[in-house]
Amino acid sequence: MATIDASGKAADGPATILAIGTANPSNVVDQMQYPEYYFRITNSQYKTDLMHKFQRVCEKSMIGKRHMCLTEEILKENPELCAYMAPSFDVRQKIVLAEVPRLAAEAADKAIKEWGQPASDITHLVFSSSAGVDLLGVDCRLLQLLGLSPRVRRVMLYNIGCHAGGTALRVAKDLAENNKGARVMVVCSELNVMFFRGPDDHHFENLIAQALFGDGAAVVIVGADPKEAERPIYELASAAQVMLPESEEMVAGHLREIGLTFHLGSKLPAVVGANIQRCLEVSFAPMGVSNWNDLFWIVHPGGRAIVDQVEMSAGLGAGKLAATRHVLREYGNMQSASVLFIMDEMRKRSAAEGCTTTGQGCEWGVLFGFGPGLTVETVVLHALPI
Ligand SMILES: CC(C)(COP(=O)(O)OP(=O)(O)OC[C@H]1O[C@@H](n2cnc3c(N)ncnc32)[C@H](O)[C@@H]1OP(=O)(O)O)[C@@H](O)C(=O)NCCC(=O)NCCSC(=O)/C=C/c1ccc(O)cc1
Repeated sequence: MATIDASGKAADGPATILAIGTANPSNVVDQMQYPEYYFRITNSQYKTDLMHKFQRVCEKSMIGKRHMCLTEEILKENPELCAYMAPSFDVRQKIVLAEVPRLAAEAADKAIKEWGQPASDITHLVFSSSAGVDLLGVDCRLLQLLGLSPRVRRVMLYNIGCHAGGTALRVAKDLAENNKGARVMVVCSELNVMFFRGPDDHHFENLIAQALFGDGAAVVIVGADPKEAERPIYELASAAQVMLPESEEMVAGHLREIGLTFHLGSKLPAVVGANIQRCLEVSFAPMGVSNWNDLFWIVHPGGRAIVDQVEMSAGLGAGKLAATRHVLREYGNMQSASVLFIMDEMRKRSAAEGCTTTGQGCEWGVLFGFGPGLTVETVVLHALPI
């Protein structure tokens, strides 16, 4: 294991992203065929009006496909997952405790390979998942799967919600910058297993969740003062969090013996849009940036309407949110992992398009996470030359 400077010194430079890896379950559902499948597997075909409404939402979601570890076979074997409100915590828990770390390990292997350094140089682990609360937790299980030292310093972020990709980067930045030599593995591994459930006429918000979420894991390695062999992709320039005061309980989740249930306010996209300018002004004043089209953009794709509102409120030109929309279309909303998938897509597009920086030619970029409350994480990224 790499040694953190024993003098307790801070790093000289800012935290950087040194590698990115992603993984998804192999089971894929087509969004246009999903309503028929979902109502069939949950024995709800007779609810034809509700199915048509669900079809309208799926069509408007701008999602093409989603990956889900819950296969038809698993759902048939566990009918309590397909009911609307059946006690089902134990079966959900059994699945996530195996799958959350397994998917994380797949993404971590890719990140370590890209990083090119010995895995034993990882000093810290920041692990985010809305699922997998247990002792020992999925963080310990991941260390075992990767063969990492039990001395790796762990920070577990359980059940934070969709903004947790930004939260994990914020924590990793602090760890990397305040512990000279630290190499922090950031893991976001998310499944829809805790809240998959059948439809109900009176709880349409549940159906919105059933239409949007997909499974995925993303891992980034964060460290300051890169060594010669390391290839930094972005610098983490600043990281801020705000809980919007007028939006308490706009998004809420409750974990019970029936699994996780959601409350989603229908004004959520509008509230996000109304607060974007202020978050940008606060975060970019130190850089002297005030034209939001000069930035590259990574926006948590909570749903198509949220992405539309951000684009409109910030007055963004065509294509600024192309990487965000691409990830929404290919994977749906993968909670905390989404923004890391978009970061990966952004650097790949930048290279493929022959751009001068990892931010599609821009110097500065913004990463927005949105989640329960409404909480907003704003991470300022500094792109690096390609
Ligand atoms: C793609 C949507 C769902 C639909 O597109 P649209 O352009 O708005 O279409 P419509 O306006 O025609 O709406 C379609 C139907 O859905 C209905 N609807 C539309 N939002 C609603 C609504 N929130 N209620 C209840 N009816 C509605 C709407 O009334 C309408 O009904 P109908 O006229 O009968 O077709 C779009 O509204 C959208 O992207 N909405 C934002 C979705 C959203 O809230 N995302 C947040 C994700 S949740 C989240 O972040 C999770 C956090 C979390 C929390 C805790 C944890 O532990 C972990 C995670």
